[in-house]
Amino acid sequence: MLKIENLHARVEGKDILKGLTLAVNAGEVHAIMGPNGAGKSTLGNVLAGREGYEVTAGSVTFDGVDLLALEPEERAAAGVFLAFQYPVEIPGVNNTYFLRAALNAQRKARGEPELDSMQFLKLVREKLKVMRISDELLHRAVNEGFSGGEKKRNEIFQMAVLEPKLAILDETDSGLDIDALKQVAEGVNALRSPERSFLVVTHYQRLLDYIVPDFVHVLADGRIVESGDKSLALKLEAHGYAWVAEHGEPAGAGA
Ligand SMILES: Nc1ncnc2c1ncn2[C@@H]1O[C@H](COP(=O)(O)OP(=O)(O)OP(=O)(O)O)[C@@H](O)[C@H]1O
Repeated sequence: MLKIENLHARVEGKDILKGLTLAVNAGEVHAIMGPNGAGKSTLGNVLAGREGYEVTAGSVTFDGVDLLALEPEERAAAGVFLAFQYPVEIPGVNNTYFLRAALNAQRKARGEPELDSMQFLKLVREKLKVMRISDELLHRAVNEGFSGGEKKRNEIFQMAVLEPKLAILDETDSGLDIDALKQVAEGVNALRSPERSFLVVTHYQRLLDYIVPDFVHVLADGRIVESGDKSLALKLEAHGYAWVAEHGEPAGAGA
């Protein structure tokens, strides 16, 4: 589904991704771990097409299409979703209105009929049950005044409504209390399917007890330097990233 080859990317004139190679098949969950500043968020931003990130070499194909040639909204319509590390507040824009506009823009781009208010409300009610999010949040402006945890849950709720093919979760677990972490993990697990893939960026092995990944990768200095199964996360927790440099196998490739 997603094939990243020798990706190099630069932000503000600084090389951040330096030859990243990773393959994600449909239905797989890949966890990305790694030291601060390694380029994990940059990878998510490059895949989503965020402004200011310049790809200087390499390729990314998504379902056989050159993802890097698409505009951000075309990537979203193709099924790429990025849950931000720091979700943005959009004052004055109602959360439900925003979500409906986003979903309908994507449906229109895919040639699917748009949902009217009743159809959308039905969908939202279904998703609210799965995600166990308070409907009070829906009536407020997007993320405005939301607590850190509420913002993260709202990101996952957006994902549930938009039903992407590839969901990139950038430290969605940070700032969540124990119960919210479990709820977010349950929400993600409810969305796992043979057609949907996840890239889960996290610093904490704990999250991976709940969202059990098929693969764990270590991203360091702009590349994947080690790949393994979920036991790799336990080794990292026990020994830290220095252990990878000393004992890890140079991986280069992903799955
Ligand atoms: N907009 C920007 N302007 C300047 N430098 C940037 C920008 N975005 C990212 N960087 C730099 O790129 C490097 C990689 O950042 P990135 O956020 O991708 O790391 P990360 O692996 O997600 O780190 P963390 O675990 O701390 O979230 C850092 O040195 C960061 O300062």
